[in-house]
Amino acid sequence: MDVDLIQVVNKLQETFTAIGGDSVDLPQIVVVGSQSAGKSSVLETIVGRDFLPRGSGIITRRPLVLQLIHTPSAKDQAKQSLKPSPRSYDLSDDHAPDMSRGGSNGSSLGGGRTNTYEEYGEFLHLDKRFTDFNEIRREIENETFRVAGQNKGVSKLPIHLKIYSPNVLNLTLVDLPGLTKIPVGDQPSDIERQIRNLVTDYVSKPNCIILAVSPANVDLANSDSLKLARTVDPQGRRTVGVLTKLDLMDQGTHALDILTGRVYPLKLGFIGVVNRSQQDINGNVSMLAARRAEEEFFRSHAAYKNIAHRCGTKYLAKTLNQVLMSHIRDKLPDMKARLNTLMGQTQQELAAFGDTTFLGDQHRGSLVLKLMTQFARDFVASIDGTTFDISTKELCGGARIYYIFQDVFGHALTSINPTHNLTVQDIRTAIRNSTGPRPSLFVPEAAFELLIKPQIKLLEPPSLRCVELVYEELMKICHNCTSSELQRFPRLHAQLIEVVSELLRERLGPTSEYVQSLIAIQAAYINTNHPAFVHDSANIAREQREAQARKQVAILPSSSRRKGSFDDQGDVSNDLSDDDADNSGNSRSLTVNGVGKTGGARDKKERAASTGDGRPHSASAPDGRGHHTIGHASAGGYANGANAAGGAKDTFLNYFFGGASGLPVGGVGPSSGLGGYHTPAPHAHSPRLPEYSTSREHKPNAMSGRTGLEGNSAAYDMKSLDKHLEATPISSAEYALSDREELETTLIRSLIASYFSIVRLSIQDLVPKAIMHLLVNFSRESVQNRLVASLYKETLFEELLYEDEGLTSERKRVKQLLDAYREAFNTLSEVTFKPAGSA
Ligand SMILES: Nc1nc2c(ncn2[C@@H]2O[C@H](COP(=O)(O)OP(=O)(O)OP(=O)(O)O)[C@@H](O)[C@H]2O)c(=O)[nH]1
Repeated sequence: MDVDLIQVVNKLQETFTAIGGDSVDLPQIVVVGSQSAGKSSVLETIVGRDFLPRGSGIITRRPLVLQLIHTPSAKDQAKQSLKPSPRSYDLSDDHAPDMSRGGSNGSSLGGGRTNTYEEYGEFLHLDKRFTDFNEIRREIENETFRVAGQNKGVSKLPIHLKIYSPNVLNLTLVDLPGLTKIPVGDQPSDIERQIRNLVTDYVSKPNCIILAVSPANVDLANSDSLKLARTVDPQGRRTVGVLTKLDLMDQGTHALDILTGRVYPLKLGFIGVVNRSQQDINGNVSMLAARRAEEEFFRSHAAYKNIAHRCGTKYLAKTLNQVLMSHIRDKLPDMKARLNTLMGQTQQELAAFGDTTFLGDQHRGSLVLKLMTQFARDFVASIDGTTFDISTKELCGGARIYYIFQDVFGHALTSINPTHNLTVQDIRTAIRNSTGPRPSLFVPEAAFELLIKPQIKLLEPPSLRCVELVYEELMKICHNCTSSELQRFPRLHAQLIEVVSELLRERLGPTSEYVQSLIAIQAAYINTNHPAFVHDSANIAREQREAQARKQVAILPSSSRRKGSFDDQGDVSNDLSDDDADNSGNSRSLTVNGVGKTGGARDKKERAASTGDGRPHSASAPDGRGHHTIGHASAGGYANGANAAGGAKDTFLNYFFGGASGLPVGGVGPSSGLGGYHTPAPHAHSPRLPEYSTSREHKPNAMSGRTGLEGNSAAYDMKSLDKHLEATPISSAEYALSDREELETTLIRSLIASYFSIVRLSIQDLVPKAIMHLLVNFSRESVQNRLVASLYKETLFEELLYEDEGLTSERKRVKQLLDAYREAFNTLSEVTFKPAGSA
């Protein structure tokens, strides 16, 4: 054969051992046998040198992986120098020692030769060439002690020893501790199990050839090695039987039947050997002499002389070489397939460490740029939900932002109680305060505003928290943007995170401020004309009025009930321009416009009368203020003064009470009280604001169009009311609410709830938009530029591209592994391509 497979396998074995990988199950011969069966003797005779530790008890306590490497002798080298140099592994059978030749020229297998320069040993754990085989023995002993300790314990960690010699065949042999039964000396009690496990580990590998050593002077039925071999190789396909101590068999007995395979079936057969006895060893009988004696033994033995050519150490070595060779050949396809798989896996593993095209100083800039672009892309992709490795187990990235908006924020907002912290007392106090020194007749709008503002502020904390949560989420996304390539550069990674974090931090302030201002904006102007509020308040008013009406029915004669006070409520489709002036107070706010409508409808009916009465209208300034005390106001001046703080707004609620003229304010007569309140100002007097398109929305105009005339009319109406109010002992109601107060507070509560939910909806809508715009999208869009601006600096490259040492060495290891696999694969490919005959 052209390629020495064993040499190839040896090389692979060495490579894989060096890189710490045993993923390829390489063919090797493993020597097993009970203690003192003669394992070490067999190995030594195969090598032809004394080099294994000797002594009583357990000697071999660590696996010894022994690679025998045939080197050309000086003579061969001289011949070789005339030929083109072969590839390192390209040793053909021609180069393998011819044992007979080696033996006949006196240089093989025997000890005591002088050409030691051709023979030497090397340990994998030591960078040293051993030419003295006694030293090898000592090193084995020391190395055994070092790892397995002094106490006769056993270690799985193998010792690797290579023996280069022109007198050996290329073989890989593993010497293992002998199988024992009983712990001796200070051996652990489970020594038998320990050794058995260790041996089983080796022999159970399908690529292992078992050299089962049994002493011939012990019944084969008691052979531990054969027993163990059978458990892993029941058909005896990869077990070679070795019978030692044939010379020690009882006189008249022989092992011919065993050696010819008639006793125990092994496909690879039994080979008998005679090693040196202890006496020989003690007497320094040389290896050479021992081999000659062995040959002589078989040749002259009556039972064995016919099979002498198939007996002895020399034959054993050759057989093992062939067996190993053909075994390797058989396993080549498997090994190649396995290598192929490993190469793929390792390639992938290596790729995970990043692109190697960017290695080297000249590529540092490109590498930094590439990594930061990748980082920015990951960040954006994570937000957009376009990452490849989207989790199916938990929400991540942008989806979490949506979750924050929708669930967390949404829930936080809806769980706010619009009248949180707003007691009846608070409301009453607010009403009283906002009425100022005036007697409280109608609920001033100022009280509503006073009360709703702090409630609106309740929306601020959850809104700000929402900003924070999204900010935190973006921080998390940024921290999760990593690849194994980036992990190689921990400083760059940290810097990328830092720059993005800084960007996010910068955006946190403006976003929070904006969101804060959204709330402030809502609190800045209470738009009671909001169509939704108008609608709600109409309903609230209706309910209130109905409730009140029911009450009134009970306490007032039916004739005193003002017609239209309650029954006109459905009449909301009235032309609102009709009411706009008359509702001056209530129509000031669209909120109450619904009410206004009802009132307006009602007022229409009453208006003719009241205007017909020719009552003077307030002459207050057309700034919209003069009229707000509609329903109040004994005089326009009073009204204006009293409501200066609340502006024109404070009377919008009066409508309710105006409508409910039958409130226990008592004296408000059906014709005078609310009639006056609703006394319309002529449209012509109303300065108009831009009109809404809906009829309902005309009302703000009506409000803004309030005139002094209205004030006057209010004043007119208020006289009787005031009287009544004066008669009402307010102080007595310090702790108990009067009916009217109860009504007021209930009403204000309802209106607060209504208005609050309108604002809440708006905030719920605007805050996420603001966060997306100011924080998420901004960061998303500027991340790449920011990274480049901050980190793409020649001076920083070195620092940024500092590699993590652990990862670098891991990467190196994987790279070496891949190289080894590749080399091995190529080697094996070449083997296969050789013509069959050449192998
Ligand atoms: N007469 C004779 N003695 C042998 C033969 N083989 C081995 N011995 C002797 O048997 C004893 C044990 O041999 P080893 O080679 O040390 O046995 P081992 O199996 O390696 O022993 P451990 O490594 O301790 O398990 C030694 O004294 C050898 O000299 C043989 O074929 N004939």
